[in-house]
Amino acid sequence: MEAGTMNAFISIPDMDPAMDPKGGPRICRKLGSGARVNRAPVVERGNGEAAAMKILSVTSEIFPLVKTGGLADVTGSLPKAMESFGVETTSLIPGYPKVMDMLGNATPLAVFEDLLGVRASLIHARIDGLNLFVLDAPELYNRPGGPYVDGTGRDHHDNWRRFAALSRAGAEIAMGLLPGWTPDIVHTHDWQSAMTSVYMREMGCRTPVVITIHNIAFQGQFSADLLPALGLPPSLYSTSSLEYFGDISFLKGGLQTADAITTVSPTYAREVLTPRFGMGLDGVLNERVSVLKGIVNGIDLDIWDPAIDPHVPRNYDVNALRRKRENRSILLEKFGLDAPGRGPVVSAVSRLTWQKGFDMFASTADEVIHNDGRVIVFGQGDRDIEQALLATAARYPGRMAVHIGYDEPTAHLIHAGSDAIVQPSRFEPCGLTQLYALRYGTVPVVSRTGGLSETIIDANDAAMSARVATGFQFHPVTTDGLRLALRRAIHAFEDPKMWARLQNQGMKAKFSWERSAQQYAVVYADLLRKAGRTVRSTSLAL
Ligand SMILES: Nc1ncnc2c1ncn2[C@@H]1O[C@H](COP(=O)(O)OP(=O)(O)O[C@H]2O[C@H](CO)[C@@H](O)[C@H](O)[C@H]2O)[C@@H](O)[C@H]1O
Repeated sequence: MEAGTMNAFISIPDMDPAMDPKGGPRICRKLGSGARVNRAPVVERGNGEAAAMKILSVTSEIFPLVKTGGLADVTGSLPKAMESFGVETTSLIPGYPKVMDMLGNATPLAVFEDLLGVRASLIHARIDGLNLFVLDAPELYNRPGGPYVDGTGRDHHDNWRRFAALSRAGAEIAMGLLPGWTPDIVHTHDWQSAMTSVYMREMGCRTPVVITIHNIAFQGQFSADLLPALGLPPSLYSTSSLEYFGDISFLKGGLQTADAITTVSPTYAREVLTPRFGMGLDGVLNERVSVLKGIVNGIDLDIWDPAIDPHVPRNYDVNALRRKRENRSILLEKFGLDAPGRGPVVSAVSRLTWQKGFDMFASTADEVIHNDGRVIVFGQGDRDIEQALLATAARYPGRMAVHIGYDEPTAHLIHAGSDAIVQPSRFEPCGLTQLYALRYGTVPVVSRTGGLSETIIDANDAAMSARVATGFQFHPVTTDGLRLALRRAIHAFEDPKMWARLQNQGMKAKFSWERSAQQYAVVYADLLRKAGRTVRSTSLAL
């Protein structure tokens, strides 16, 4: 590292004893309703001592504390799912105002006098079952706006520093900043924490790192002039490191220095190897294809369950779909729409962006209206797409409502009260909305791309007669393709028996974390084995 760039920490009060599990196999508490009791995978340390596997997850969002999209859902639910495989995760997150408000007067574990030019401290907290290290750096995080943008929707001018500092703090923890708590594996997510492994390697830390690509469209591209301010040597401006079309890319740095790369579905793992989906990073990923793997996201069945969801006015399950219809009326009323007609209520809950394809829905929603259906769009995103959708809605008062906003309870109500959900993404690494829809008996109409293609089974004749269909897919991803898929869904809705079968099959589809969490556990264990650490387990087929 360059002289003067190491951070000095001035105090490390005693760690919370709960953070320092003593060695030996532990019995882990069961998760969810299944009666499973797993033994922890046990990592043999050099001195013959054994301890449960410890993961440091570094992330810019985590549900329920900070969420702008699916990343938070995954980083919030994966740690709980991993517990049932005996893997303990602690997540390092920025101390945004909302997070700091929940902490009260916690004593810092460590204080950085100069973390990329700012003073910061590290606080341990346990909130909503999540183990957290919170990076309290008021200069970086205590400001109005969201995690990435200011009140006017513009990127915070210093996002490079905000997320490099997060990554740098993660690297310090991996290096052994906190006596009594050193991770066996570091897990980073997207560009915001991708620099963790860059800093770790520069500091000589060989702890294995997994990086998960949730969305390769966001890459953390900044001027190469920032390298000194990032505390990194000029030599990292090279094609085999951070250099990216004349700039530097945080995500590229992470992809070059992590030991394993995962994406959130096997299809997307194949897609990112192509120029069309790789968005400039396909070359890097092709070079690293031997460590690339797709693991489909799971969903938190405790949070997304129409039978107990507090945001659903009439709770229901697969055996009481009649009650779902009551939610439909409540939903239409909330959005100021006329009572249901002959056609379906087709909704969208999404970022309204080119990725998500809602420009195409602006010109096809009339298909639903002309068949006496209702349309609800709830989300926010690109101004042009918002305007196009609002203009369409203005032509159909009482039939179509577009609300620009972001609100978790409303998202749940829409899933419960709609007949169908539309997700016409141009690319979709995994997609969670369609999974939530399935669980709520709401039939997804989706493009055939990425995770959408492997989580929804198109209602073609073969799939219907085999009783496995769960939704409607279209390809190629064009306005005509979407219109045709909407037409097919509207037609199916006219046959109540067929529709009920689709709902039934969707509600029974299995998208819990169990299988995917096991795949992550295998990735972790493989890395430890490659690093020469012995992993023993009775819960994993390792
Ligand atoms: N207006 C609104 N109000 C309330 N909630 C809203 C909302 N708009 C969207 N949401 C919520 O945000 C989440 C969106 O998650 P997705 O996975 O569908 O897409 P996203 O592009 O954010 O995630 C990226 O990361 C995830 C996680 O890996 C991948 O599944 C995905 O393909 C990738 O693009 C859902 O929980 C949805 O309910």
